[in-house]
Amino acid sequence: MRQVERAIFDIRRGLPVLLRDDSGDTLVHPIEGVGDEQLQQLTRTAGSAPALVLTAHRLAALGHHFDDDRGQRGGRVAIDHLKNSDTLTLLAASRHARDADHEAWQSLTMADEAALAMMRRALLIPAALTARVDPAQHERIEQLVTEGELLAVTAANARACQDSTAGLLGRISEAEIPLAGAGHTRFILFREPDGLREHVAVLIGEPEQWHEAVPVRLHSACLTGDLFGSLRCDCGEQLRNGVASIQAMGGGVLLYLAQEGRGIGLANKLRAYAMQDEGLDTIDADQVLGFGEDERHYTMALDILIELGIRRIQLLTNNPAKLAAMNQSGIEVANRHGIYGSLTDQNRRYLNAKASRAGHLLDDILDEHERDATTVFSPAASK
Ligand SMILES: Nc1nc2c(ncn2[C@@H]2O[C@H](COP(=O)(O)OP(=O)(O)OP(=O)(O)O)[C@@H](O)[C@H]2O)c(=O)[nH]1
Ligand SMILES: [Zn+2]
Repeated sequence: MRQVERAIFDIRRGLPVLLRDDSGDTLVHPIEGVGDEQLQQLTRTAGSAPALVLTAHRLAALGHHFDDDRGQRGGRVAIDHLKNSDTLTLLAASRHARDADHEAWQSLTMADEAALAMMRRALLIPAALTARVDPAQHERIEQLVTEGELLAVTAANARACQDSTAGLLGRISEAEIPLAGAGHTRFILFREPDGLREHVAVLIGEPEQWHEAVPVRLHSACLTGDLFGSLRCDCGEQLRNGVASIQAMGGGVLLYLAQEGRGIGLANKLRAYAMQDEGLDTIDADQVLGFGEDERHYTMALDILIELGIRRIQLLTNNPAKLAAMNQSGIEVANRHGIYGSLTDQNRRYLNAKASRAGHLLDDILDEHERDATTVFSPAASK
């Protein structure tokens, strides 16, 4: 797998990588940052015209709803000579693009699926160019690989780069960090095995004195809200209310998870915000970029709780997906507490979309009259 991790760094730099499987070699290039020069270079090196590979979410946004099993994970379309890099980029991520040529789209190859998995793991727009290597080019390709100019990985390994790494999280370092609102607090940093993401467990209070069902908050990173107090979301207030609430409940754990933008990364979240400013809601904007409504999973949260010896929790969340993830993982959720920020003019539409489209349990702040009350978490009130 180490080669795959190296390849992901190349992809983030806008470089092509080589995927190998039984049917031959394929060159992969991210759509993000591709220019006409790279497009021509890719075609020359592979000795064949590339295909554009998009996710099923993106195909749906383009107007394709396949009624057979094509397009389940995505689709590929051959690139004709009329297409330049600008038209490809528009097709991959513009909200104004439409594509009428239903028949042109074909099922993904193994290398295409691997390419999309790598783009997601690299937190880029999930779209790629893939070009089969013509046998006439093999010698040149082998030379590039040998010289270290091109990284070669197996398509099967690359496709697995997004799979769960259950049990492999490393406990790296820890320190006491007193917080405003929670006197005795310990930060423990965990690192995913590929080194790409780090998560922090914030232990509030004295573990020996915690309630037998430990209060736990799973908080997904939101740079704009957590750090800068963005009014577009409620994350910053939820983070601070989370710490205060856990303290008020006698201590527990806040997991600060590297899942910026519901797992799509900050670059894509900003792209999605720009589209929301043009009228899309939070879920449709992600779909235009090729993502599902929520790209997060919680395996690492489960791993951390197990490492901390926690099996029974009180979960602070409004998100049914987090409850389901904990229940399925064998962590017993004794009860759930709602956790809120303030309803503002700027976040009302976002919170409404979360409630109506993703089933978030926000009735307490979004009642039918959408009252403007500031609702702050109170353990007693939410039982
Ligand atoms: N893609 C995308 N992500 C967003 C947007 N607004 C906020 N986020 C992200 O959504 C996530 C919010 O996560 P959480 O605080 O765990 O909240 P939640 O999923 O609503 O669940 P609870 O707060 O537990 O009820 C963070 O990763 C934010 O960066 C948006 O408009 N688009
Ligand atoms: Zn936020």
